[in-house]
Amino acid sequence: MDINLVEDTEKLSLESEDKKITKRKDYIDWREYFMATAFLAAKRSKDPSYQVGACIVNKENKIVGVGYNGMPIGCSDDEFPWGKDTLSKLDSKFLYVCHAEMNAILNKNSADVKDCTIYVGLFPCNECAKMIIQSGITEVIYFSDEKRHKPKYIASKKMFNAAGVKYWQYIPKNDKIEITFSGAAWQNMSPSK
Ligand SMILES: Nc1ccn([C@H]2C[C@H](O)[C@@H](COP(=O)(O)O)O2)c(=O)n1
Ligand SMILES: [Zn+2]
Repeated sequence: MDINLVEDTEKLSLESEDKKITKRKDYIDWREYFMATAFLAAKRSKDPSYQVGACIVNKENKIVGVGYNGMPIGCSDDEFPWGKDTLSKLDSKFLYVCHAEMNAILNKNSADVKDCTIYVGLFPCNECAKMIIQSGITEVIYFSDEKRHKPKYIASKKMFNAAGVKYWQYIPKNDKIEITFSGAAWQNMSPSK
């Protein structure tokens, strides 16, 4: 057989094989991606009792701000207090910690966060609720509402209801989203290879 004909036949069969290839099915959906981003950010928190992350997303599914609870810039994580039930109120973390939502709003990489959605690990407190409303965010998707009985959190809902900010609880499809550097499908390309 003519060599060109063999090559052409091989090419054709490869092309038809290619047509059978479909997209991956086990990719994470947008909501999982944004809530997981909030959870990943929370891993940066130094707070021993609660690590909270927040992720702000615009109408085009673009992330425009991420934050986690932590001390303000210039206030050392090692020097400022992390305790709650301290003898002096001045030594309690409550006076100092910036909440995840506040940091995500202030860290925004867009002109504003109007009509955006905020994904957050813990329902926003009253102070963050005020900031969410004033910044124009219109939807809050939270993971846990475990502090719902506290006045602060009841106040948040009162404000969200009055301001027309929608809020609802995220129920994960998968309890676990794993990131394994060494197990990547393309690991042959990793720097150690
Ligand atoms: N929506 C929230 C709720 C709480 N936080 C932060 C603030 C503290 O660092 C910690 C909660 O401390 P707790 O007062 O419950 O011991 O989590 C936040 O960033 N966003
Ligand atoms: Zn807050």
